[in-house]
Amino acid sequence: MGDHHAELTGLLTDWLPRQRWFAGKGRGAGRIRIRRDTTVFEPLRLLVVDVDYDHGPPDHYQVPLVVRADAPFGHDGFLIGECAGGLVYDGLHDPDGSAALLQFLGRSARRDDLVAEATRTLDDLPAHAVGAEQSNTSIIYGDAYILKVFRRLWPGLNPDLEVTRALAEVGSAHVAAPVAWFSGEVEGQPTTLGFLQEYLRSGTEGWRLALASVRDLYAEADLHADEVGGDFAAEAERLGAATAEVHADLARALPTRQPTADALRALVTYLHGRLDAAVEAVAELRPFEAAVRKSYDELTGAAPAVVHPRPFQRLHGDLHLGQVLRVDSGWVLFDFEGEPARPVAERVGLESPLRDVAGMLRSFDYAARSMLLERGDEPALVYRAQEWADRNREAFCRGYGAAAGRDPRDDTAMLRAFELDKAVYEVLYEARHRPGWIGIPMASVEQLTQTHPPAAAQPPAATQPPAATHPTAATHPPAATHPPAG
Ligand SMILES: Nc1ncnc2c1ncn2[C@@H]1O[C@H](COP(=O)(O)OP(=O)(O)O)[C@@H](O)[C@H]1O
Ligand SMILES: O=P(O)(O)O[C@H]1O[C@H](CO)[C@@H](O[C@H]2O[C@H](CO)[C@@H](O)[C@H](O)[C@H]2O)[C@H](O)[C@H]1O
Repeated sequence: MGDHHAELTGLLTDWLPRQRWFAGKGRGAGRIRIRRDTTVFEPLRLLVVDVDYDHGPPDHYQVPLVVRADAPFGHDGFLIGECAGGLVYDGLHDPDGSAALLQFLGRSARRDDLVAEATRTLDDLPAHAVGAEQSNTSIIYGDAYILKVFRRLWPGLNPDLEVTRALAEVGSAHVAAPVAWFSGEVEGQPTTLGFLQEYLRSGTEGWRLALASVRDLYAEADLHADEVGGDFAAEAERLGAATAEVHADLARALPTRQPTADALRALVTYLHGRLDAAVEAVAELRPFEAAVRKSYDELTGAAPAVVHPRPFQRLHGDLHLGQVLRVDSGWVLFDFEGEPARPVAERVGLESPLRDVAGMLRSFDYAARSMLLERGDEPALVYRAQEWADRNREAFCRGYGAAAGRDPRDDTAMLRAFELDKAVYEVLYEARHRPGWIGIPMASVEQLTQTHPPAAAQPPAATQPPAATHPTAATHPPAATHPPAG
């Protein structure tokens, strides 16, 4: 294997950093080491590759591959390179490789420390890849299953598998059924490598539906968000209710804890730490740094029962419109992995459910503003974007509040802090992955620090005040005071 691995290491040094799921952007050049190479099921080999950096711990990546003597027609897109043994392909996109993985799963097979577990018999079905590569690689078998193969590996049980299974066990209607999974040792710990779920063929991503709605509004220059055919508010409200139901089920299925003053102080320290890292990497954040920090510090001013009158619990962790599917029966949430860049030890901690709420509120803002990137930011369109975002943010909070018994907008200071934290995270994310989009979260950082100067936390409300008095979900004054230009 020595020469062969040396050659493969050379190929991967070039290929790995070009992958969408490579998380080392911003850490300087890494040195690649092949940690394991096991034939799972002929012809699929499963490699785990370490990337060492000058500073900090190494990252681990899963690289399934197939080496072929010849090149099947139309296969070039997934060629990693050529070595003495033959042509090296990304094994998840190789038809024989993906078929081998399904066989391994379906037989609940074992190969050394690699172990598969299936909850039912699996049909042999042809595979095709999900359109775009994201944080991981997903492949669809027939129209029946979707397999997510985790790329960056964190030792231990993956939170996506853990949380989805916990929700399915308590009968949640808002997750796709888990079907099979496989694991292997990384740093001496059994580590989730992949997760097969029921494929929801009738599902449409929330992000697509939201963009269609925004497009409708932009096309109708004379109408308001509540007057156009594609109004999304009823869906946003249902999505709010579904999110609250998922949180309630997670609180039943997994541990919860009432936040103490110490826990809130630790949270504030943590938020400041995330801001430190973002400000160091993205200079555009500096003018807003002091105002953001002031919002965070507000969280320690009052008793925990006032500033956060909900238990801390397990979460989705990276909730946005691209993580929800509208199926015939309602909304389904997926990808409970949390933010991919965050160490898994943090992602499995108990946190405020408002973190998820804030993620989705930010996403409404993203949907509206991303269309401005395409259409230009003339004032009338900017106004309409804001109107769309505000209307759907309000509706989401209303739906969440009705199902949870407490409206997120009643926890003003906490919600704003989490929105700021998410926007700061997004600035860093966009700087690394989509620099052309960085203006979207930057505009929100600016808005959240200007239009809402820090205010005293509100006491827990026994009854819900009417929507118009909720201060934080709309990012602008009500529509009636700003008629659209033109
Ligand atoms: N159960 C499912 N049924 C149908 N499509 C799904 C299902 N789960 C995920 N998807 C689709 O697969 C894509 C990738 O899934 P995701 O979990 O977000 O991967 P990643 O971790 O790479 O971001 C999503 O954009 C979604 O549209
Ligand atoms: O879906 P992932 O788990 O890979 O999440 C990461 O990528 C997301 C983008 O694909 C990113 O989400 C941001 O952009 C979305 C639109 O593309 C928007 O709906 C989200 O609100 C916004 O945060 C996510 O932050 C990142 O972790």
